[in-house]
Amino acid sequence: MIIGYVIGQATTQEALILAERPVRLGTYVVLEYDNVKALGLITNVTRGSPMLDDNMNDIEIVQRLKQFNNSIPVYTKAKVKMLCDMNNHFLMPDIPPFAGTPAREAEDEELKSIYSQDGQIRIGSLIGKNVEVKLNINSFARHLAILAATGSGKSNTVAVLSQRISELGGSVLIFDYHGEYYDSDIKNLNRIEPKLNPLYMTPREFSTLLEIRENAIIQYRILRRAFIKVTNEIREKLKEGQIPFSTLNSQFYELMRDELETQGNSDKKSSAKDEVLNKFEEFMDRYSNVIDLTSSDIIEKVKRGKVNVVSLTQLDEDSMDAVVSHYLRRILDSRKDFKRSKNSGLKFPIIAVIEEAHVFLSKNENTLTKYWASRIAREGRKFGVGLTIVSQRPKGLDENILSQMTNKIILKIIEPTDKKYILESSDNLSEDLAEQLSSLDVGEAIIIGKIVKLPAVVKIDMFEGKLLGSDPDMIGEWKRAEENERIAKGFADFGTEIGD
Ligand SMILES: Nc1ncnc2c1ncn2[C@@H]1O[C@H](COP(=O)(O)OP(=O)(O)OP(=O)(O)O)[C@@H](O)[C@H]1O
Repeated sequence: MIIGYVIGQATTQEALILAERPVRLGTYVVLEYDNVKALGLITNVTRGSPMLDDNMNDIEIVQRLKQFNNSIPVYTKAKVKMLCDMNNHFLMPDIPPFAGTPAREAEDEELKSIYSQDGQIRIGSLIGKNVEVKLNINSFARHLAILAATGSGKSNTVAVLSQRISELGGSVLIFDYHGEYYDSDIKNLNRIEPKLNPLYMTPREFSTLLEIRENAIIQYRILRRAFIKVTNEIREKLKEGQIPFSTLNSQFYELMRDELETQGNSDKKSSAKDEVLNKFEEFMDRYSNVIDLTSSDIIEKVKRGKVNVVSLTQLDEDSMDAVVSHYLRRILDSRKDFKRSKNSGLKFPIIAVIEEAHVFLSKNENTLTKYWASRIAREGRKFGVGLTIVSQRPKGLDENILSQMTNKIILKIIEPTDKKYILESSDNLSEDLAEQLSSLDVGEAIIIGKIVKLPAVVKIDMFEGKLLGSDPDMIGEWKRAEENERIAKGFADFGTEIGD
């Protein structure tokens, strides 16, 4: 059905149409001209009247005109972003439409040939259309950023994608900052306790746990020497069967404390030794449940075909950084091992999801996680390690990492500075698409990158299970509390009667 005609000058990137009736932002249109069958997306709509233009400043004229019932001529103009030439392998059109070219709404079948056929993972449907959108799972290895203002649907998107990837036999590892996935009823869930075994850790990871910064050179040297000596000693004793498993953790604690004392004494600055000892003892007091030398290597905990979730809720941000960076390092190293010798290492590709990514991948801080996430962003694709970062503060993200996220699922973004930051870090997000971000509703997203054939404006499916992060049912909880108070009062009155 024709909705309007091209007017003015058009380019191969965009055209302006004068519409016969109001059209909706995000509508897909088809322009056919000179053997081109161009698919376009309406990215901007304006309505006006030649009779009541911006210069009108007499309200009486408007009132008199209004008395003549709709005799005011109005127009609707819509900007169309050209997406592809469906007659030429979905490449961009090489000639622009001419003025007068009719624009019609795209048929569902035409849109299905683009959005529903090649992908493997359903994520939702084109907004206002009965056209499902399927994502190309292989392109997840080119990394993905899920960005949105708070409450716009990031967690729902992660849950829908993770569950459907696992149902295809794929593997996801979510670092769960708020515990919303760990306590959810996502299918194929594999809960992983955030345990760290020093025998599989690097000195740098262990020093991060103790909040010994990179620039605390003397402290780090003391810790590093002690950590290497103690872990090597424990490995030797384990090999000779000299340490019972049950005393491993306590032995580690005592050996470390003694060795830190020794290493510290050999250093001129005894204050550095005291500082390291304090940090070690404080950490072990607070997080002894995280350090566990009986715990297996994390690679053995991550399961294929599962949504593997590491809950970070009981850790502070430094310990979270140590846990996440340790997992990322072990996964990348282990996938490299497997690629080299097929009988060792992690035997399947995996997608690592970092929630609240602006905390771990901040542009203003050099965390260990940022180092390993950058390594995976650069090298991961070759080894089947895809990174997915999730954030409601895009402008807080490291721009190098964000720019390496080839794919983006961008839900509602309100902050202009966030929008600008995303635009600057995406070579496949155009200004006019970015303009639409503030008008998206909850659960609506613009999807760009290799995971879709063309930019898509999608209503993401609702996760059919329960997510902790979903908005609380306040009314329901108030009613339940009132009911419980009534029951409790009933029992109390009953008790009093018996007493009398
Ligand atoms: N695709 C969707 N369709 C309908 N409702 C949705 C959709 N996605 C999310 N919602 C609803 O919006 C609310 C917020 O969703 P969600 O927790 O996923 O957002 P979020 O961006 O992760 O929020 P936060 O930043 O607080 O973690 C929830 O009540 C959820 O049910």
